[in-house]
Amino acid sequence: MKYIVGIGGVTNGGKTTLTSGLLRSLPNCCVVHQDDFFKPQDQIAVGKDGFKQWDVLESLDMEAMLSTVRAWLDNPPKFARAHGVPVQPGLPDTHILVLEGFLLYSYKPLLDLYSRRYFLTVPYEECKRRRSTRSYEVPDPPGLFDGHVWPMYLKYQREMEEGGVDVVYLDGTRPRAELLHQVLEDLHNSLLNCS
Ligand SMILES: Nc1ncnc2c1ncn2[C@@H]1O[C@H](COP(=O)(O)OP(=O)(O)O)[C@@H](O)[C@H]1O
Ligand SMILES: O=C(O)c1ccc[n+]([C@@H]2O[C@H](COP(=O)([O-])O)[C@@H](O)[C@H]2O)c1
Repeated sequence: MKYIVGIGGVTNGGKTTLTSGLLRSLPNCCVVHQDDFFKPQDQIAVGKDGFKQWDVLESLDMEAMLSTVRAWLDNPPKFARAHGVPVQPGLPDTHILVLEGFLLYSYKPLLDLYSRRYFLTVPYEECKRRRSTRSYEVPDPPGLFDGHVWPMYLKYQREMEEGGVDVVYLDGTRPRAELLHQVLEDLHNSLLNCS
């Protein structure tokens, strides 16, 4: 069986942290990070607000991300080996791909491929605090969080909800180990025991 699991949600919600735990815990588990598909800086539009528009779907090469997912779907063991993931002989028929990213559920061609979609949230103040300690390849200019990042997060989340996308919400302020336990338990109940 092949399962694609989405770890989506707000910037600094704990997606990467949770994904690392899942990779350590699940058999034959590969990952694709949406952040790896940002377009080059000179292709990022500048908005009327003066900010480079990083937090919109158009800033990501989603076709390339979809191709990567298709490569996994075509041959998960080959994909795993190519990415240094050992294929466990005891579980030859279970393969899991975790997609991790802040705009996972806004790209329609991927939407139906998920076996389970998780969505991490943290309140505005905590998100802003975490973001202020983070250094990205392109550093945030002053005012980006309030002027662009948070408004775009709210917009895409509203669209996701209005579109009826089925997600399991996770409280990103819970301790890391509890979140990992919650997701592993949910995956076992919803997918891994039911095949
Ligand atoms: N459950 C948690 N509780 C408190 N801090 C967390 C938690 N998960 C992650 N963090 C911290 O929040 C920041 C962002 O985490 P990260 O996993 O990189 O988020 P994302 O991938 O969603 O941007 C990091 O400093 C990380 O250590
Ligand atoms: O990774 C990069 O090259 C990069 C360049 C510019 C901006 N980002 C930020 O990366 C954020 C999404 O990643 P994350 O891990 O915080 O969910 C998003 O809010 C962007 O503003 C990321």
